[in-house]
Amino acid sequence: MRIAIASDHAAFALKADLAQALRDWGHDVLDLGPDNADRVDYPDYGYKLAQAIADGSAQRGVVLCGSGIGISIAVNRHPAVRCALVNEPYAAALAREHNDANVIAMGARLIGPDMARTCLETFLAAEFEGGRHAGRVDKLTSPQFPQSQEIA
Ligand SMILES: O=C(CO)[C@H](O)[C@H](O)[C@H](O)COP(=O)(O)O
Repeated sequence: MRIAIASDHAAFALKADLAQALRDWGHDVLDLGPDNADRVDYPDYGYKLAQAIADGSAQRGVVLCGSGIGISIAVNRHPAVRCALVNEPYAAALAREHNDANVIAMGARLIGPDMARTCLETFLAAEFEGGRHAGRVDKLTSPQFPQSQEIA
């Protein structure tokens, strides 16, 4: 599976660690930056990752910032993205099983690299259960939610 990964400066080291873990697990990694730990703005990298999901360059995404909050908000503004911010593996599994999340967000200032690897591995292994969850996920892109280009 091709997996895109992006962060801000606060999670630059965790991004490198998780990108290597993904390669070790046999995935094709699309690293969307940044390339160093200089201060950057998470919406810029969130946007790049959302675009990669939307255009099919990657089937899953990993976004990281200090708390995971800012970059998860950023990617979830794109209608092609369902991103879950998780800090432990049960939530990582539920994000796939119930929400069909295609992007996982984590906070490098909140969890360590071992927990982040465990969450990511769990997220990638879990499958969407469909059934009662399918209609709910469909409603996320229904007209009751304005799409981002419609928001002034
Ligand atoms: O967006 C965030 C908070 O929700 C992220 O944690 C950022 O990484 C953080 O705000 C960056 O903070 P810094 O003081 O500029 O390093």
